[in-house]
Amino acid sequence: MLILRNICWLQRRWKSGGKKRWNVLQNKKNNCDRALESFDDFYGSVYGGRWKNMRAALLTRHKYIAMVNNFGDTEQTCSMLETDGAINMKSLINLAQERLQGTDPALKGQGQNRYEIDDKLDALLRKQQEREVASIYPSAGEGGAAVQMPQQLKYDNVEEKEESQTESPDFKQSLTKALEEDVKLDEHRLVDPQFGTGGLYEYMPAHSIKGMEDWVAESEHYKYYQTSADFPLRIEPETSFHFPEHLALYTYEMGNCSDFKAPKKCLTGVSSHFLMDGASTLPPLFLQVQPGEKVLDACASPGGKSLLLLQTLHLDQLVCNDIQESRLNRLRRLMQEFLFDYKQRSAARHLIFSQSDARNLDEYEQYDKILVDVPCTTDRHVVMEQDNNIFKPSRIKERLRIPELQAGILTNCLRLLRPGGSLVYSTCSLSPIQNDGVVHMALQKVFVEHGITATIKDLSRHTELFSDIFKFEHPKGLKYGQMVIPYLPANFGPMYFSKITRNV
Ligand SMILES: C[S@@+](CC[C@H](N)C(=O)[O-])C[C@H]1O[C@@H](n2cnc3c(N)ncnc32)[C@H](O)[C@@H]1O
Repeated sequence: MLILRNICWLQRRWKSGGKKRWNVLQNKKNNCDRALESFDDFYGSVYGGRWKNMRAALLTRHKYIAMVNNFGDTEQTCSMLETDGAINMKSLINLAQERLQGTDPALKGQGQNRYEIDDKLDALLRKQQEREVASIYPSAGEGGAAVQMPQQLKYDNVEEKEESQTESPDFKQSLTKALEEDVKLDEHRLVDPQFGTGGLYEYMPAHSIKGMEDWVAESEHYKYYQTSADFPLRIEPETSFHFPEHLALYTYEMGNCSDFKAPKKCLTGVSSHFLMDGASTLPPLFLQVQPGEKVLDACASPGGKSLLLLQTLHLDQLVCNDIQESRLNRLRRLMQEFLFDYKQRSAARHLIFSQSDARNLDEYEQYDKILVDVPCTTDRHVVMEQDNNIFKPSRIKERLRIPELQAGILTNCLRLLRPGGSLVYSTCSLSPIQNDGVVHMALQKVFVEHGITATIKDLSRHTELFSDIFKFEHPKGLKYGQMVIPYLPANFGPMYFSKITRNV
């Protein structure tokens, strides 16, 4: 605990520099302190003993994945990333698929065991290392055994690589500790009945707490959202999941915190790859966009998820919407940086930019798929960055109204879907209110006000495929979605996502 506390302390001092030290000396609270205090109160009560590991991960630099730009020098970029030891996510998913087939009672005997899969992963990594040695020292030939390998290439397996990370001893200790404690907690997991079975899934709008915001404690505040619910609800397993054929996402294996090289300029003038939090790839991936579909990204800026949708090469039309002009301009710049046919695409209306409040969009029943990546408390940002921090005292009302804004956006997006169409709702918050709570509120509202019913798609069987890459929250703690939780050995997220299909 002491080590973890020291890490948090050092990380935050390092981030916020001299100003923070002065604040600390004066014993003054800054926005990050406020955010942490609020999370300690609220998430401590939701996640119990597991919160301290999530907290440590939130306060530590997060992990990226690299998305290869299909409009650049794709093959060179892939080999550059592989040479550096990164693994194509698709290979990891194929391995997981083989493993799951081996353990699924229905398919027992047809698959392979965990050790065989681990051997395959080792072989995959070794092959990539050999390829790099061969590219640096061509005379060494396949294997290059007699050559002195560069430091970065020495590792033959994950444990050795972890040992040699450049992170501080404190970081390594806390990483090991996180792994050990997580195993213990997984074994003795207690699902809080309040969150596990219903309780906080029932809310009322924030105007009912008007005037009380300043004195109601964070965890107390949310009790005021509770109300009764009555709407037809169907939850059914998602039948299939296909990783898009043309999409190349690269990651380092769990426990490996290596950095990716910065993007390069390709021959076509665009950037070679885009770095993003790996968990952000899941909402657009689970949208499962099909060729010819019309898609809306309702809260699109700065644009990482929109870019991923375009990299699948599946879309007929993508509408990128955001309420803020400056952020929409940022998204335009991103698209110009990555799409060599940006101008033609926009002129042909395959890519459309729209600046609206997503609650007011009125192209009802027009979209096959919608990504609803709403504004939220951005939990990782608010504990690390003072600027643009929603925990600034003057923004308290705005913060407490976030669930209402999210529910308004999601409700309207359900109306924008054609019957039979699907959306993925997502946040980068650990708050059950902003996650399952908002899904519940929106399903109720859209039924009561517009007679629309929907089906929740249970993605848990498919998120299993990603469990070598991400740490997922136990599905029992969630009712309508899945969530990647911050975890030191795989420090992605948080990212909650729920897939909803509008009933015909
Ligand atoms: C979490 S960010 C979206 C991140 C983006 N999907 C990505 O992957 O880069 C939320 C965005 O929603 C926008 N936003 C906030 N309120 C909105 C509203 N009422 N309608 C549409 N966009 C909104 C914000 O300007 C912000 O850019």
